[in-house]
Amino acid sequence: MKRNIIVIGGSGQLGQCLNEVISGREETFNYIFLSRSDLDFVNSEDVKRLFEHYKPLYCINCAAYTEVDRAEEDLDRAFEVNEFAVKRLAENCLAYDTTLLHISTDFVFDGDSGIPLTEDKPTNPVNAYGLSKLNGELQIQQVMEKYYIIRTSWLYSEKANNFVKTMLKLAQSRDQLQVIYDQVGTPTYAVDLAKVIVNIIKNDKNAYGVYHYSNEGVASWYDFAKAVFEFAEIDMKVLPVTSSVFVTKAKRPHYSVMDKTKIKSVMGIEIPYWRDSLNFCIQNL
Ligand SMILES: NC(=O)C1=CN([C@@H]2O[C@H](COP(=O)(O)OP(=O)(O)OC[C@H]3O[C@@H](n4cnc5c(N)ncnc54)[C@H](OP(=O)(O)O)[C@@H]3O)[C@@H](O)[C@H]2O)C=CC1
Ligand SMILES: Cc1cn([C@H]2C[C@H](O)[C@@H](COP(=O)(O)OP(=O)(O)O[C@H]3O[C@@H](C)C(=O)[C@@H](O)[C@H]3O)O2)c(=O)[nH]c1=O
Repeated sequence: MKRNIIVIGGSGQLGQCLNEVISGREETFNYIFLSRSDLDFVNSEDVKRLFEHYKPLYCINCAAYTEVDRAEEDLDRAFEVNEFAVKRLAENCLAYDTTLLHISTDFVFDGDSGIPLTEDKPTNPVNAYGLSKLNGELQIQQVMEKYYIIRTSWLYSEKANNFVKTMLKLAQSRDQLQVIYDQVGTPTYAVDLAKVIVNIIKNDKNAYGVYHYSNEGVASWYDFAKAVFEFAEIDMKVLPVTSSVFVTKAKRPHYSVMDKTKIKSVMGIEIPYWRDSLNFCIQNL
């Protein structure tokens, strides 16, 4: 009998991409995608029941509180979802001998480094979302050993809401946009990440721990926006501005480029260049 894999946050951006990547191609495992209406994973009794029912071999957690600015004022909810619900999820994983594959973020770093960040670099979040996600990581590490925590950055795809979709939407009503150029990182196509998740599970090497994954290369949000309009063939004036001009409620790291040497060597993967994946995504929209 096929063993179960439960995916929490199955109707979010990454959850939908994962669903598409495995759909019709998965022969080894029985994937169960759970949207928030199937499971509010803050509800500990429901989570317990779910584990008892499916006895999953893996739990992939794509659910999170991801509204970075709103989290600054909605602290209780952000920490409930990103820290405490994650702790209880880890406890259930431990109880059922389930491997947890959890997604975290480049926003656990403060952005003061100028060189790509390895997994062992000290964390120091500059906003509430980043702190809640870091606390989630720490809770997992305190509770269990069979976990993969994948930190990723600047996710976009054809699905749900993301920066690419925001830019294309704004282009319908504006003829110029201001976009920040003093925050540098790497855009990541959520479909590329979803493929890596499937790969890690399929070829599980029991090499548990924290991994960094983004697409290859480096960009500012300004570069990212320019590339969106280039590939979408939209004539848009994009003005480069600093974070002090385009002010947001939450502070964001200035530099969050991640070093992917570990995931490439341990998992034996090649990573697409961010512009190639972005072009593919935009032609696919
Ligand atoms: N988006 C990005 O740029 C980045 C994301 N990440 C991380 O990647 C992961 C996936 O992000 P992404 O798919 O983009 O995010 P989305 O916001 O698209 O998806 C998150 C999903 O979590 C669900 N969710 C929130 N709270 C609960 C809850 N209590 N119970 C059940 N489901 C819940 C949401 O449901 P609903 O839709 O109903 O709110 C949503 O479907 C997250 O861990 C995020 O922190 C890391 C780096 C960058
Ligand atoms: C809409 C807009 C945003 N920006 C800036 C604000 C911000 O610094 C940056 C990105 O804005 P967004 O709000 O779209 O993205 P943001 O929510 O900051 O994205 C982050 O989400 C969380 C979940 C993560 O984990 C991070 O890796 C990262 O992807 O672009 C502009 O400069 N001009 C604009 O017109």
